[in-house]
Amino acid sequence: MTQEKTQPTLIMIFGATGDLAKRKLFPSLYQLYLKGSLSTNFAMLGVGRREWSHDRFKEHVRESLEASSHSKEHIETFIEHSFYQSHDVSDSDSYIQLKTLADQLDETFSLKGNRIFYLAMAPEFFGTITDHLKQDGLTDTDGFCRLVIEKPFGHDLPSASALNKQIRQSFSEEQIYRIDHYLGKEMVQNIEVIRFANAIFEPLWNNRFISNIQITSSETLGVEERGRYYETSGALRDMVQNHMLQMVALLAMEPPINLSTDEIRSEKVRVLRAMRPVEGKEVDEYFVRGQYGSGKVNNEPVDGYRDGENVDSQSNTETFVAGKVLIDNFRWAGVPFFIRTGKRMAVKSTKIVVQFKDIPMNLYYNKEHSLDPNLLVIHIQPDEGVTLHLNAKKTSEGVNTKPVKLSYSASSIDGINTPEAYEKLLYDCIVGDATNFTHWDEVRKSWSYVDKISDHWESTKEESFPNYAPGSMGPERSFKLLSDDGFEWWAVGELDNKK
Ligand SMILES: NC(=O)C1=CN([C@@H]2O[C@H](COP(=O)(O)OP(=O)(O)OC[C@H]3O[C@@H](n4cnc5c(N)ncnc54)[C@H](OP(=O)(O)O)[C@@H]3O)[C@@H](O)[C@H]2O)C=CC1
Ligand SMILES: O=C1O[C@H](COP(=O)(O)O)[C@@H](O)[C@H](O)[C@H]1O
Repeated sequence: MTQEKTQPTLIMIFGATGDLAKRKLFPSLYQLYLKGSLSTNFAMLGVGRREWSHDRFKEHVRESLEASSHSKEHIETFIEHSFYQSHDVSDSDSYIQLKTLADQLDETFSLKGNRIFYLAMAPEFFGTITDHLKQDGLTDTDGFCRLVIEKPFGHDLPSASALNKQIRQSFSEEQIYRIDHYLGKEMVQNIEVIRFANAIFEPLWNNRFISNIQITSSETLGVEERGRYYETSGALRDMVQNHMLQMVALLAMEPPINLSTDEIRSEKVRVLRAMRPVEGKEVDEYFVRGQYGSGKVNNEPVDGYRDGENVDSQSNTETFVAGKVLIDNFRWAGVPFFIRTGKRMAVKSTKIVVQFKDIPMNLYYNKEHSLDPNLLVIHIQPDEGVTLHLNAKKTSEGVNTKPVKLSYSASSIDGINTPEAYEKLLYDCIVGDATNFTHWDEVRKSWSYVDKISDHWESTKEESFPNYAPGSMGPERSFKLLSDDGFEWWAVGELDNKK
């Protein structure tokens, strides 16, 4: 990442005693500090309900950094910039104290009134917090004020619209940074570069040469202790509405006229607008839902989703989604974008496979071997890189062909560990670059697409649940979704063939 020195900033984290702050936010800020990308004039002010002192909070940050960082040398100096306020966000009076502390830190560290408010809390608090930040004068400074909002941004279109309306009373759209951490991933950011910086791909990037595109984001873990949240969300809201559709938009958008935030966003919105809505009974044709049962993974017994804490024993919530997304525009008419995501699957992997159409006449065809299609695979995680699958002549065997792969692995070639998504996104927010955050128009369009699917699913109980085994690649029907169109899922990991 090209780092430039950032402006003095106060980073106020609501939910600073929570899991996200400890696992992602403190380590990311510390990395920025180590790289010199955080101005030495910075302060981090944590807010949580627990009645902790500054020292107790510093201890908490120390634990997080010691567990996550290789370089421990500068932890103590970083911690000197960390402070805490115990504060119930629904208690109006405590915002006055918060303002006093923020103003003091501003003066002590010469922060020039620049503030980032990071809401790492449950969404029901977002509106209350932003109302108070404005009403109680915390946003009334001479510097910039930015608001970072964690997912989920609403539960459906009406709730997201209401939330957006409330937040917009205190912050303008330009000040709002809605996090989608997939947009901070190195290889997701690379999609645009692969497409728009390579003469060999851009002319082929359309329905004349591409037969289908597959996006898989599979996880091996189950829902763990997040049952309460997940019961109201499911994989559709948790992964498809945001991460999966963002990847579709990046893959399908037209080349922007330049790389400015507004131009890129407007091209992404056009894709989301062009997605063919799927509703009512049609949903069963285009989308497949799954829920994992109990079973064995690596010979260890694992519980089914319905056995989890805070999960209804008859739950209708999906832990897996596969779908066929169609984009009705000139470039993509007729090309299915297949997406799938789920918990407790065979591998932890996020990959995009672009499958090119077969060549018009196969000179090398013989009855035993048909030619493999050309594939462009973008490896997003855990490995990061690109593989191009081609056909080449089999050495010393006349005209027989064999598949070959041209591979680029980001870590082995660039020789650096790519920064955590949160590190990149925090940096972008500090420098005021909102490109890799989602604009309200994108959120609105993706909810309106997803709501039609969830409406149908919520009105029809899926009698086959649980319908996939832990450690598999999802329910049988998700394979049929592709085979009905003459395609199949390409492997995303060694274990992918296991159904
Ligand atoms: N954890 C993760 O990996 C991810 C989380 N997110 C999102 O980030 C947000 C936070 O998640 P996570 O950290 O896991 O949640 P946690 O439950 O671990 O933490 C919640 C935080 O909110 C604070 N809090 C709760 N109620 C109040 C209140 N009334 N006043 C002040 N503080 C309060 C808690 O303080 P205290 O404990 O002191 O009461 C705690 O700091 C959620 O929106 C989640 O969806 C998104 C992606 C990944
Ligand atoms: O946003 C979320 O993402 C994670 C998966 O993120 P990844 O970076 O590990 O692929 C998912 O586990 C979680 O349920 C969801 O809320």
